[in-house]
Amino acid sequence: MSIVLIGYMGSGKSTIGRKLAKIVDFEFIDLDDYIQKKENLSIPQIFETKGEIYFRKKEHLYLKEVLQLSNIILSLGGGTPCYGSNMDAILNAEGAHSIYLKSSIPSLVKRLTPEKAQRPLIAHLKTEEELTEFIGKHLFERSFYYSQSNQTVVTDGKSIAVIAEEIVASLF
Ligand SMILES: Nc1ncnc2c1ncn2[C@@H]1O[C@H](COP(=O)(O)OP(=O)(O)OP(=O)(O)O)[C@@H](O)[C@H]1O
Ligand SMILES: O=C(O)C1=C[C@@H](O)[C@@H](O)[C@H](O)C1
Ligand SMILES: [Mg+2]
Repeated sequence: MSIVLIGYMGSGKSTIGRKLAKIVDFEFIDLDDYIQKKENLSIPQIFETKGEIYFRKKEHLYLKEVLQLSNIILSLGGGTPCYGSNMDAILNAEGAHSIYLKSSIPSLVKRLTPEKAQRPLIAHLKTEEELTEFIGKHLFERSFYYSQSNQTVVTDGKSIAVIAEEIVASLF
């Protein structure tokens, strides 16, 4: 069995995934890190030098690769389920259980404000109002994909440890 964590940028996929992997003693794979290692470039460098379409093609390729593995905790990128056939591939992957980490717009704005620079899609947004408006629209479009996950876990007002324990309790 594998657990696939899905959700918007800042929903906690990477942080919770790492914690979860320690608790259940599964290998942890963060798709963004996997892409960066394989391409030998950071995500912002890939967007800058090769463009988003190149990134999305590689994201699809490497997603298919890691979905073949078992006993892993897989944290996806924020956009992964929303392009091409990716969500179908996730839902049809043998032994994969997908979890949508659902977070409110204010929580996402709070978490992403100090970390905008590492995320090319929001790095240019200057004020809290701009970030709030962007996330509101973007999340509305993306929720269609995220909500197809096998399970939804609300993250607002919960610590990383509490969310990880909640997931473990619901599955094992
Ligand atoms: N429930 C939470 N409570 C407090 N802080 C949180 C929570 N979830 C995530 N964070 C913080 O928000 C920031 C973003 O989290 P993280 O990098 O795990 O998000 P992500 O979903 O992997 O984003 P991306 O899609 O961009 O990779 C981190 O600094 C993390 O510590
Ligand atoms: O939400 C998105 O589309 C992205 C989220 C990040 O995890 C990275 O995959 C990249 O910055 C794109
Ligand atoms: Mg991440």
